[in-house]
Amino acid sequence: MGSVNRTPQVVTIAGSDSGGGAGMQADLKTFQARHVFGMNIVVALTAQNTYGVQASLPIPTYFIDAQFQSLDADFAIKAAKTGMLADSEHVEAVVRNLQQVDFGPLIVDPVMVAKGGATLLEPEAVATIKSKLLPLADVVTPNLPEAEIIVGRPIKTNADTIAAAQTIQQFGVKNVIIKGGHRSEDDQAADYILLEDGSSFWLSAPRIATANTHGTGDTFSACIAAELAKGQPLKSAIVTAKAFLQGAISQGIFVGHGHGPTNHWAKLSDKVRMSETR
Ligand SMILES: Nc1ncnc2c1ncn2[C@@H]1O[C@H](COP(=O)(O)OP(=O)(O)O)[C@@H](O)[C@H]1O
Ligand SMILES: Cc1ncc(COP(=O)(O)OP(=O)(O)O)c(N)n1
Repeated sequence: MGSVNRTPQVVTIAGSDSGGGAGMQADLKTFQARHVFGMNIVVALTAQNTYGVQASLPIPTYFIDAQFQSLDADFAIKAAKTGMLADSEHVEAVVRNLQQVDFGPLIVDPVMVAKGGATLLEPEAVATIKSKLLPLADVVTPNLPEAEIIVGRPIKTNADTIAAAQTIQQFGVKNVIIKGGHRSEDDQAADYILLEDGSSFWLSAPRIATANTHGTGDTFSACIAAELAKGQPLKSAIVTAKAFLQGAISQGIFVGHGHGPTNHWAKLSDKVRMSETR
C-alpha cells in the first residue's frame, strides 16, 4: 500500500452548476487540468445555464455530514475550497464539519450573487461567514461586490481596496485576495493580494473583451487549492492561478447563448504581471 495517497487530492465544498461552467463543475475541471485528484461535497444544486440561474435547492445538512465522513474515511485531502454555501444553516454545517477533519489549507470563495443576479448566499449568512468560516480560512477570494458587503463600505479606489483587505484580514483569515474583475472600466484585470506576513502585491493581466467569464472566480480559487495541494508556496500558487485563468478566458471556448464558460483546457498565459503598487 506504499503508493496509496501520493497523488495530490483536493475537495470542493460548493454548489452544483448544471450548466457546467461555474460552481463545483468549474472546480473539478480545474483540478483535472492542474493534475490533482478532485472530489466534491455538494451543498446546493442549481438549475443553471449560460443565461443564469433558473432554480436552486440547498441539500439537507445531514447529507453534507455524510459526504464529509465518506471523504475523511478514505482520502488524504491536501487542500479544500468552498464556493456557494446557500444560507447560514449550510455555512454552519460546513464549519462544523471542517472543525472535525484535516483537509489542509482552506480557500474560501465567498460566493454571494451569480453574474446574472441570482442570490447564491442568503444575506443573513454573510455574518456567519465572517464570524465562523473566515477564522478557519487560509485564503479568502472576494470579488469587489463581495468585498464591499463583507466590509460594509464602498470600494472605489486602489486605496479603498487595500484598506478593505486589511479589514477582512481582521476577521481572522490569514491571506486576502480582492479580485478586480468587476472593475470593467480598467484595461487591466488587477487583483490585490494581502499576505499573512503583511506584505502585499497586485497581480494584473490584460482585460479581455468577452462575455465568456462565467465561473472565473471558481476557476481562480480552485486553481489556488490545486497548486497548494501539490506543495507550491502560496504566492506562486496565486500567480499560477492568475496565469491559468487568463489562459482560460483568452483561449475561449464557445458554448451556450449567454455568458459562456471559460476554457479549462487552455495553456497558462504569460501575460500576468506582479507589482507592488498600481
Ligand atoms: N474580462 C476579464 N479579462 C481578464 N481577467 C478577468 C476578466 N474578468 C475577470 N477577470 C479575472 O478573473 C478573476 C476572477 O475575478 P472576478 O470576475 O472579479 O470574480 P467572480 O467570478 O468571483 O466575480 C480575477 O483574477 C479577475 O481579475
Ligand atoms: C453553483 C454556482 N456556484 C458559484 C457560482 C458563481 O460563480 P462565479 O465564478 O462567481 O461566476 P459567475 O456566476 O459570476 O459567472 C455560480 N454561478 N453557480
